[in-house]
Amino acid sequence: MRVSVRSMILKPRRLVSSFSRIFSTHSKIEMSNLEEAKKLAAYAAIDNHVQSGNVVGIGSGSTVVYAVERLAQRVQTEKLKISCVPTSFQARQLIIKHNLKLSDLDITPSLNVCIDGADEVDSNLNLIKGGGGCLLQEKIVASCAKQLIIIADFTKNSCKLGDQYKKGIPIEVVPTAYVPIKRKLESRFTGEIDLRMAINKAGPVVTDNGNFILDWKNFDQTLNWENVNQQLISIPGVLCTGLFVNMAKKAYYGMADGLVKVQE
Ligand SMILES: O=C[C@H](O)[C@H](O)[C@H](O)COP(=O)(O)O
Repeated sequence: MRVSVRSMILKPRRLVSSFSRIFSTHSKIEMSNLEEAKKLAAYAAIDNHVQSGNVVGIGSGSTVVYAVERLAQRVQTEKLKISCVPTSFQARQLIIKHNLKLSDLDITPSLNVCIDGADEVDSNLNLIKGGGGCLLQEKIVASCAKQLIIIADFTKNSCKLGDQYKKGIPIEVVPTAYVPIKRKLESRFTGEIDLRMAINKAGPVVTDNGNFILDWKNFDQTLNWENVNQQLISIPGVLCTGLFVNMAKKAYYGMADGLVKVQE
């Protein structure tokens, strides 16, 4: 288990100057604090961890949008040669939209780095992921990368999992097994287990892989997440959990004051 946490604050010079240019010429454009924070983190991580020749895993979610935007800028301006492996339908669409080279794990099974968001990060760099339903492919792609680098706004930086993120730990399950899995989880752990329901569609959320998601809410925050993850994935029908334990190398947080904090 990771015992030391080192934080540092980066002042991304290139970013500060490009932001001040944006705001001086478009002073009426207001980017929300959170969106600005996501962008800062994403740009800094791409600048620090991607170089020409790399195979890059592209995570999912709203923060990754900025990472792909920055990658596309660097491909244009620096003529970077990179291949991108998506972790979801959304990531694949982003790669295509920005004319980046699309790859997959058949073609490039070994990645230099995977850049991804998170719903919450604790002081040991354990993560909750899957708030957007993309956990399984994210975990597979991250496991093939030398480094998993997390990008997030400042609200994701917690001491313990569950401090701030209240939507629960996602668990991707085979649809036919969701009732027995829910019952097993309720008998073994405290908290509630909810089948994630879709919005604008009757019935449950169906993942990119055709599965259901159970969200485990109000869990005991003092649990050993490595053990819990092992227990969960040993239940037949559980395909993946949104607990990413001992996987992330660093987390970049865009802060409200325009700086970037790095946790490692
Ligand atoms: O299922 C979604 C993924 O795990 C995302 O990476 C995670 O939910 C964070 O997304 P966002 O960057 O939108 O906060």
